[in-house]
Amino acid sequence: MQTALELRGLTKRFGDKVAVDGIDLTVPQGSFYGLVGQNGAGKTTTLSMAVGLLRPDGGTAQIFGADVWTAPDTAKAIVGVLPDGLAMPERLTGREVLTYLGLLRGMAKDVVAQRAAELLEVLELDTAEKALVIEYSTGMRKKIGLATALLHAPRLLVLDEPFEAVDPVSAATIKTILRGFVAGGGSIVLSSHVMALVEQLCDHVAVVDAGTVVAAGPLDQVRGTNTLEDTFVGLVGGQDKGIKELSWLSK
Ligand SMILES: Nc1ncnc2c1ncn2[C@@H]1O[C@H](COP(=O)(O)OP(=O)(O)OP(=O)(O)O)[C@@H](O)[C@H]1O
Repeated sequence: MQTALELRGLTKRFGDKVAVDGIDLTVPQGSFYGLVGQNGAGKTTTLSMAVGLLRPDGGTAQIFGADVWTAPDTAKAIVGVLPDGLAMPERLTGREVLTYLGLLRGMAKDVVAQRAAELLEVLELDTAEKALVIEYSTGMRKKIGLATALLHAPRLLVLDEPFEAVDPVSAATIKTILRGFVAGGGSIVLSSHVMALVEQLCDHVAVVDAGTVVAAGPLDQVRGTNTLEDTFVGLVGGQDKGIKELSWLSK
């Protein structure tokens, strides 16, 4: 069994702030891996370094054995990425974005056209055919971002909060697509704050706290007999803070 994604000692500082503090993570091929953590825990920074969007201060990231910094062409050809706050060509329609990015990746024109049509239909973006990306809602932007990540049929998908702002019907569609991708041999790493979603979809989970991995492995092993939410709160703490600090709100 190959390793889809291997992070070793990944570190990132922003000024005095250590955002990611030597993260190690092994994502086995064929796994559906959830990355959970509080706001500011370091998930986005980790995933950005994992796919070559942000240069680490230390450590390595390998996708199927290809280092994202020393062999970027090999690594990036086999990964599909939905980054946080995706920057898109705003003045293109969804179909034009997919065509543009597909051709940039060196895909054949007819293959791009066929896959773009299918993705737009499945993700219910075909009705917005004439709309420019700048006119898209947040959820629609997430969906077109996901379509760009899937277009070249990658072996690994790295998705930062793929369900954020997505309506339940579209979420169900996306879940089906992602499950099908894993069933077909693909591997996925996604970040989420929604524990129920991670429990529903993922077979592996890593809990990130203050830039380090505090628990990782098969889902059942990490949560034991508890729910993932209880396990998570137990690991990262801070249960009653909000209630205590805002006591003036209650009558
Ligand atoms: N460009 C930046 N400049 C300065 N600090 C940053 C930058 N990007 C992230 N940070 C800091 O690094 C830490 C980790 O941020 P990151 O976005 O990785 O967390 P996250 O786990 O993805 O959070 P969230 O769940 O809120 O998206 C935070 O303290 C954040 O303020």
